[in-house]
Amino acid sequence: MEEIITAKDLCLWYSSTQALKNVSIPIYENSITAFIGPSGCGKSTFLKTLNRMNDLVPGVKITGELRYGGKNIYGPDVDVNGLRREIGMVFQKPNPFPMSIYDNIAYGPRTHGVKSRAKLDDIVERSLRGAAIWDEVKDRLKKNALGLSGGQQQRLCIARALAVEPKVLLMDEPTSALDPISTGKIEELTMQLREKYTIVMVTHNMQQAVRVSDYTAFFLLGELVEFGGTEKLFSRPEQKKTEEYITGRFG
Ligand SMILES: Nc1ncnc2c1ncn2[C@@H]1O[C@H](COP(=O)(O)OP(=O)(O)OP(=O)(O)O)[C@@H](O)[C@H]1O
Repeated sequence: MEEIITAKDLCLWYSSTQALKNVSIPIYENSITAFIGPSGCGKSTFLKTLNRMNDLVPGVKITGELRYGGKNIYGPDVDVNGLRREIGMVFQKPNPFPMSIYDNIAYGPRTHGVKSRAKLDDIVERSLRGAAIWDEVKDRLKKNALGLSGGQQQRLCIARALAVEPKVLLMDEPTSALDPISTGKIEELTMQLREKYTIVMVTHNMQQAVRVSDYTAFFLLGELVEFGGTEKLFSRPEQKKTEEYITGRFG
């Protein structure tokens, strides 16, 4: 499998507090990688470094190496908007824009210069189909997206991320605000998306990591304790700390 993202000795500080300590990890193309670990261990921080969302936080300092497709993500010549177009993000709480379902999806492509109505129609349909929500919304595309259920809103947000044709999707606890049925739908969708995209997902739910991911990274106090195939990490972990965490002895 190809490495699409590679982190080497990545460190991150929020002012004087170090939140990531020498994290080295490969992210493989067309796979699902889950980040697990107790609250505050740095999962979200690391996820956000992958498309430079931490740039927006004052006082952040980053050292080490982070490469996407061989290029330095923090290189001086990187077009951050272009990077975020290729490495999209879905947040914990569904956050549709307060506008129609159609406009939510068309928003990104429009800002990237797509004007043709036929082209936008096509992108909207393709993205909603890709996020397994087309059948539920195709007759109400002009209705406000805020009228959808939480689970539908989250699939809409995934469709919105897909509309700009990303290569990687970062998901920060995408189901933690959802009921079990909606969670099941998002998990199923995530597994389908792996065929076309690379997915990196933060989850608090170890069962979810086992159900959906190919690789798992276990973080503790800002350090990457263990990375490996999900099945192996959960059945034969190499590190004692991993074993203690997955068997529920702390966290
Ligand atoms: N914007 C920020 N400014 C200062 N410190 C921060 C900021 N964001 C996170 N931190 C700190 O960095 C550490 C890692 O936080 P992070 O949110 O990455 O952990 P996490 O593993 O994702 O936690 P959770 O599972 O609770 O979301 C924590 O100690 C947190 O308090």
